[in-house]
Amino acid sequence: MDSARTEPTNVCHVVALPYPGRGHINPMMSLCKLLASRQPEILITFVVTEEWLGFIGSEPKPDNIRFGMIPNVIPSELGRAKDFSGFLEAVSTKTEAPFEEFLDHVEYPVIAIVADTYLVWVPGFGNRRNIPVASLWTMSASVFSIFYHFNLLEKNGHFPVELVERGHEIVDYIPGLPPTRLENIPTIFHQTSKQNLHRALECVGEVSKAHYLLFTTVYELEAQVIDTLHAEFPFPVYAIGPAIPYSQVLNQSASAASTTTSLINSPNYYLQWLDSQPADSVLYVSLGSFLSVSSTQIDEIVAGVRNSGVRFLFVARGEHLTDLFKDGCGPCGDDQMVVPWCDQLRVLSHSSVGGFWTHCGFNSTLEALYAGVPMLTFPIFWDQVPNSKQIVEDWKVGWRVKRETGSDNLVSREEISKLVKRFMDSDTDDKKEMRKRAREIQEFCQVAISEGGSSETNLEVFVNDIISKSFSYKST
Ligand SMILES: O=c1ccn([C@@H]2O[C@H](COP(=O)(O)OP(=O)(O)O[C@H]3O[C@H](CO)[C@@H](O)[C@H](O)[C@H]3O)[C@@H](O)[C@H]2O)c(=O)[nH]1
Repeated sequence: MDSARTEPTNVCHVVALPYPGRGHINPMMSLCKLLASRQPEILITFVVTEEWLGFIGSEPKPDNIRFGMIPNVIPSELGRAKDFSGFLEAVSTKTEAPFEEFLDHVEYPVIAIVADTYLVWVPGFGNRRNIPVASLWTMSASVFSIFYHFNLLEKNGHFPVELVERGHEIVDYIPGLPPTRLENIPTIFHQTSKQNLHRALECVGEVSKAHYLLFTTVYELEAQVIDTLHAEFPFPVYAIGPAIPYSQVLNQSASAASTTTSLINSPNYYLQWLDSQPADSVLYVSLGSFLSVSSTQIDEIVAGVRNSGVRFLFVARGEHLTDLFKDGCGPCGDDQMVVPWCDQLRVLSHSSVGGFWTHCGFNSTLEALYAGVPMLTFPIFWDQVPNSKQIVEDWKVGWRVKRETGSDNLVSREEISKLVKRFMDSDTDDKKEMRKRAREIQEFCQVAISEGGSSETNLEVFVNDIISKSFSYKST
């Protein structure tokens, strides 16, 4: 534990336990930073595996957040996509014992555990140890509601179901959820193996043993769903999002990184490259941080984007993608940039970026909404398909790359090239309308995090609640 820090005297010690994956660790850390900045007497111990500590241990964080570590009891992050079920199973069954051991040795009593909902054992553990648990759901509230109301799918004859024949049937009975086609519910409902589905349902079921349910979404994005969940749970349900690192972006100007070093040697060279591009002209392409699409489809995407003639910033991760960009990372001519990884929120917030090709991970979705950037959606699995539906049909800030949701059909380079060109043409009425909607949503995301806004208020109430309960607990 990196405890050589100035620690608050009147310690309200919160332990944060993220699910070990980038799309879960990032929003948990964003939430912790918000909590830590709100109350200096809060001390947060952010517990990760040794491997994850190696990945994130040097990232900047406030003094009242410190890392705690458990051994590498789960398969390595590098290659976890090869056996997703095995990974989920190991996280569910192997992390409790080392965490308990860790907790037995922390120096301050713990007033609350904030844990990812996918850590199935935590609510029961909290009850046994008499520690309140806040369950953090890092996907959309709508996806939570679909899992939570799984019995309604069964009752309406929509589970199990043959998608090819019935994918276009409408699901209009999940409380608060706008009507959605069956093919747009999370992909694990359609998979032949039901192991992951059972695990996910178990995780959502365990939430009833928690004391709070926190969403990384913004209330105004999914108000009806959140209202109905609010009415169904006996404890507080708070949307505190977007749980993304917006304060870091607000606090640093994009090109402040380096103005004197040569472009490629600067850590944020791609931001400087963006500075030299016309407003709204660049398509940012990221195919996701975890699961990838087939090599053949990647070939088509890269060729299609290149042939479109549109300026782009491409995140090339994974062997196949890296091979396709033979010249390696860096600028390719004046109007193309390839990077191995980037500060995504800062990229999306840059005025030169006018579109985002996304796999629809929920953090990426929130980041694009916050930055007001229209999206081309290319979902791969789990919640990404319903996220794409929300982006395109409910919020109207994006277009689908595949016309057939969830189909395995290859999208050709010709189709992609045409689509990308049309999508990045800011003169069309469609694009103007989408930009307008994107700006409206951007505005209400910003209102939500401003003083008196929904997320800001929810955070305040949540923090005060856990602190006041800890005092009443200490005094009894
Ligand atoms: O070059 C990059 C690429 C990504 N990111 C960040 O990595 C995170 C990726 O998160 P997300 O967009 O949610 O994608 P995944 O990592 O694929 O997220 C997993 O977790 C999400 C939240 O539970 C789910 O919505 C997804 O389906 C699941 O795959 C985001 O914060 C990005 O800003 C970067 O900072 N730089």
